Amino acid sequence: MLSTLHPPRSLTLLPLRRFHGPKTIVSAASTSPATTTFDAASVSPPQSQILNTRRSLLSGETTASELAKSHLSRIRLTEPQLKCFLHVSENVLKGAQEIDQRIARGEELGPLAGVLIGVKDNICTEGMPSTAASRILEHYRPPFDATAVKKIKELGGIVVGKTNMDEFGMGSTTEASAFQVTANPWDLTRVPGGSSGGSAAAVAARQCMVSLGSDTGGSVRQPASFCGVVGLKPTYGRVSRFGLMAYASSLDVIGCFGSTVADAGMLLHAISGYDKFDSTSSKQDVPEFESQFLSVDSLESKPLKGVKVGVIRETIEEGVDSGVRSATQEAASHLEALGCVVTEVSLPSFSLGLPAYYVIASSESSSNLSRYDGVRYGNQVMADELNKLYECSRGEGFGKEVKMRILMGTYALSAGYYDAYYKRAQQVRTLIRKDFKAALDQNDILISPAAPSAAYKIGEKKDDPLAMYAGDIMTVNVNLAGLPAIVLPCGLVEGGPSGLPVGLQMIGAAFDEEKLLKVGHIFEQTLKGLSFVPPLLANVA
Ligand SMILES: NC(=O)C[C@H](N)C(=O)O
Repeated sequence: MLSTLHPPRSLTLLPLRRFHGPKTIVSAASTSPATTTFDAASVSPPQSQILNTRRSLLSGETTASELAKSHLSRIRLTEPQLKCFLHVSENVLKGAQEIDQRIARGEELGPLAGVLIGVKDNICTEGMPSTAASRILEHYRPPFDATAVKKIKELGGIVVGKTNMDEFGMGSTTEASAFQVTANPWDLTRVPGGSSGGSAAAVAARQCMVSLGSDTGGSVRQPASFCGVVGLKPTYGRVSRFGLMAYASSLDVIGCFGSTVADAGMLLHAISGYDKFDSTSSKQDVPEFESQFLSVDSLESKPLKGVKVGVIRETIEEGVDSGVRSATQEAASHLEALGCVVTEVSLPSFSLGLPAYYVIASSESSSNLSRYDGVRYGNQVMADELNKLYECSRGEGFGKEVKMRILMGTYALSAGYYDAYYKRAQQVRTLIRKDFKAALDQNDILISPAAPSAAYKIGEKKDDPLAMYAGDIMTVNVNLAGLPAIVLPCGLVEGGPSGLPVGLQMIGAAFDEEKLLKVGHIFEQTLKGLSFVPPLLANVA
């Protein structure tokens, strides 16, 4: 019965790197996670799904309709366990048929023609539910597309559906969704990370080729790390926020997920650029990233010769799981083998970033979320008096975590406490910016783990918000400084049926995504012997 739903074997979406299971355990200390290595010969470098789609559509090897059908089949097969999507579009096949008709007529194709894209549910999609995983927006269907979505559609991309998330982006596990809990494709008992957990898990499970997420304090990078995919957070201002539901406007950015660096980079290229509807979007040129994604032959040619890499000392000290630390150190050695000059750098204000982030993000959210009052936006709960109407609409519409952040933010902004909390946090933000500037004046890129641990169990930190917030330590500073960063899988630690992925974070100077993509691509293509296809797919494909 199930076999009738299998995607046809000839299609390019089949996992390009098959999981062969651990071959040797390098260090199997009883309590700490062990780094797992694989037989280098058995795994070839990952291939870009966007480039493969383009190639196979143009050569006639497959059609957009076939690709769409096989992805929809995979969604049908894996969704009951994973729950990545809050809504799957009814128009996927129609969109694919239109691409096929264009091909038949010999028309030119956009660079994303036939590419199947998941969109986080806090990004507006015309006529399609866009709830930010909140009850208060349960019935909202925006009358417009976010600029990023509009651009994707103009270039031929097909929106597969809306992905699950922590309500309004507030959380690190996707458990704070008002509707469902998404599972990690590497181990169904674990969280996929958050807040863009649905977008990351959907790419990891190959339910879609690439996806959009949003990153306020790590919401693209940490789930990318937990799910073993690539997550790219652009420079603040690189991508228009028009149509992204605001959480903390000075930190929010739309980011990209892919199973390769090339896919994340090409999706970023598609959505970048100035937009008159977002006055904070930048007029900086968007370089042509695609030329960075050539095939890389060998380590011997030292393709990254002379690139200066700073390992952020504070991110590999105590408090970081030993398996994560050793994966990061091994990644640094790999960069060295590629020709990079690797040294340690210190960001003295690093540890102040986490409290500053939570003060600033909560403060901005308390203001941004005031629009959901049941009158201007959001489900209305009728009452005989206006204040009661606000109270009931917000009281019933928002979940616990959102209410907590609004309370914290309102408190930090209130007259008697503003100087002690909000102003202080902004001063810390300046220190963090200065630290990064000094470190990036000396280095081309900085590296750190993407998170202090691999994916943890569903429910493990749900009732301990401080423990959950602490997990954002590696990512929040980058948002406070507005810098670009990419996370890509660099190793596996023990856990789950076949190991759990660990992500490496690379941070660059403002608007220098190009360098991150170049280094990231070469790193990924030469990281021999590791497969980042989750075991779940072995039963599906
Ligand atoms: N939105 C984010 O980037 C996630 C972060 N953990 C937060 O809750 O704020």
